[in-house]
Amino acid sequence: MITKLGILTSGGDAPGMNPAIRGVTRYALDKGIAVEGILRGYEGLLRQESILLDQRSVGEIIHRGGTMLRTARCEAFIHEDAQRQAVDFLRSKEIEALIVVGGDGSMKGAQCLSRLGMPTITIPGTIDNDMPGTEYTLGFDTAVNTVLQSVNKIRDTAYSHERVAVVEVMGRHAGFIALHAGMASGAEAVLVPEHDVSLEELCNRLYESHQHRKLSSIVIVAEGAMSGSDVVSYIKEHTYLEPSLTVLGYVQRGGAPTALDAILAGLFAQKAVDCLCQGTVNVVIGLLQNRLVATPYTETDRMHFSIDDNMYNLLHQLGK
Ligand SMILES: Nc1ncnc2c1ncn2[C@@H]1O[C@H](COP(=O)(O)OP(=O)(O)O)[C@@H](O)[C@H]1O
Ligand SMILES: O=P(O)(O)OC[C@H]1O[C@](O)(COP(=O)(O)O)[C@@H](O)[C@@H]1O
Ligand SMILES: [Mg+2]
Repeated sequence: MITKLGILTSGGDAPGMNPAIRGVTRYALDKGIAVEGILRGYEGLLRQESILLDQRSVGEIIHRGGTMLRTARCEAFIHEDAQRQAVDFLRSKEIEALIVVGGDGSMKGAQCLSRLGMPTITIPGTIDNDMPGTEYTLGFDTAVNTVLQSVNKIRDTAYSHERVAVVEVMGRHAGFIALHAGMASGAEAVLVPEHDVSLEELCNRLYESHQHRKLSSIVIVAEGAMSGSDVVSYIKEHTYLEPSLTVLGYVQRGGAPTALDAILAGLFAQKAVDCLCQGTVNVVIGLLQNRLVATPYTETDRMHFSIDDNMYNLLHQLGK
């Protein structure tokens, strides 16, 4: 059994990272495994910045968004030289395995370390929900609820002024946030990277609704599909409707994790440490059909999940 593990958070922060750090640390310590927290993701491995964690160092964080270990995007880490340097640092700290909490990019980084002989396990943490090997990533539920609260407020003013409220949300490569927030808020339409965007079709739909006495509408645009301001310009140019624009931005990344994110973070943490103890390494932890699983990195290529097309169609059907 290993005697010391390392943990870091990487990529965009996500609510749920803190409860995951807490879960890994306390569960591992309980099994007699020491825990070193690496600061600022892969950047911290290269800058050799870490702290030894005990039960108390992870107190008062379960309800906080962000990550107490800080996070970073580290371009230099894609080079093998840098990865070798990181492995040397981990070994110098007597760390026998590393738990990475992050998104798809961070998982690729973890995979590189595994190839160089440092066992790793990835816990999915990204608001985008765009990771292979899991139907659910930490932070997604909190982000969707944050967007929902904002859209509900925007709806009040859109209704009062009889406007089309265009709301731009995060998601460079995936439309999960847009679709789920759109479904929950009763949006008229969502524009997502997974589907071709036809602004002409959108305007026809809005125009038709308006003629049927629906005097205000919500359109949610994932940043990866198109910019919200382009959608607003098009509507202004091609219809008599009055569009407004809200770009939600980083508000979506912060805030206390929802119960789902905090609970799942604890369960992902337990699964990760149990896997390490059993020698199951170089895997990503995930939730598949409501079961906790660990999938080898090498098998994740065929395990990419996309947005639910039924939900996409239903949203447009119900939003009329
Ligand atoms: N192909 C790769 N090889 C090695 N490291 C990578 C690779 N892709 C991403 N990373 C590392 O993971 C970090 C986080 O990735 P990024 O895609 O920005 O966020 P996320 O993990 O949240 O999706 C990057 O800044 C980089 O250090
Ligand atoms: O913080 P940055 O570098 O501006 O990145 C913004 C991006 O990060 C995210 O919030 C989260 O993405 P990752 O979890 O993949 O890092 C995206 O939705 C958004 O496009
Ligand atoms: Mg990502």
